[in-house]
Amino acid sequence: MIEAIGLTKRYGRTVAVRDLSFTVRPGRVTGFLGPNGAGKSTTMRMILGLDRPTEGRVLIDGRPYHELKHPMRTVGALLDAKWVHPNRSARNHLRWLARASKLPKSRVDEVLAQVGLTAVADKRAGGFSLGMSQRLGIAAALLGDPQVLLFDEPVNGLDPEGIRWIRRFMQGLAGQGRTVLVSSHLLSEMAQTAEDLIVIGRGQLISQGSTAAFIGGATETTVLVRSPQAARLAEVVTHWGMSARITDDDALVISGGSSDQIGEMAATHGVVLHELSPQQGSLEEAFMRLTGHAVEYQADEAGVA
Ligand SMILES: Nc1ncnc2c1ncn2[C@@H]1O[C@H](COP(=O)(O)OP(=O)(O)OP(=O)(O)O)[C@@H](O)[C@H]1O
Repeated sequence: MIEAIGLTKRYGRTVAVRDLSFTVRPGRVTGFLGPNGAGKSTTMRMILGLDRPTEGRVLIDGRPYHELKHPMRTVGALLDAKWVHPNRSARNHLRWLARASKLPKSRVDEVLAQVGLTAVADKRAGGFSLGMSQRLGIAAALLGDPQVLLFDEPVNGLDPEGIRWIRRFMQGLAGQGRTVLVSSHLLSEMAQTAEDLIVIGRGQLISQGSTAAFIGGATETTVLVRSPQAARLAEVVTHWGMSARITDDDALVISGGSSDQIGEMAATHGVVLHELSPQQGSLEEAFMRLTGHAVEYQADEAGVA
């Protein structure tokens, strides 16, 4: 579990993170979202003790990072996949990390197998593709078999296959009961990967909770209907207080009612339906709506920092 309590970080006059409080629960992937410059990396660095909060604190399993007895066994992180000596092999890179943290050498081959790098373990890490470098970074994060894992933009620049692999891998780690916090600005990817979201804007919390609630709360759920009697159905649902927009000859988008209600009204009025499907808003829509507001709100406060 990760708990941030009133976390604030100032760099001179810039407030990178402002009074941020959130909880990251075990057993699920939590997405950490925010526009560029929102303070995601700064927050992750504070969780890992790489940056000191100006105010507030952040705890991993109840303790600040610098008070952890076995940091590598408690928390693992992928911050920068290219952070590796280019001439060192993947295996030697991990051995070096294991030695520095007094972890058993046997973990090296275990984590190499876990991320699927066994076959290239003795190749120069400098020659690795981005996808392989990400896997090596993840292997390094897993060396101490920690319960808490942080990934900063792990899928940036990866091809669809690499993205899918990372998504499944993170979900697998969460399925083992670990706490997984992952930042990304690939929203459709996050919508598929993360069960929970923490959304920040200009260093402040905008939303925290389940991905479904975030999308549901910030976007409108509509129902797409196709019918050869679209105009007639539009009249019926409008009469009952819903709103209908005809988008095509035979298609309409209805808001203010559920698909059950619309289907029953169609049956009552003898309207033939060819399609009746609820349309959920996207994470993109929800994110733009909520972070757009945050940017405006913050602009009013410019200078307070
Ligand atoms: N070492 C630093 N010195 C001064 N300002 C900094 C420093 N690190 C970050 N900042 C500022 O703090 C704010 C938050 O930056 P941060 O990198 O944490 O955001 P981010 O959400 O990770 O952004 P991105 O998605 O672009 O990586 C930005 O305005 C940035 O310029």
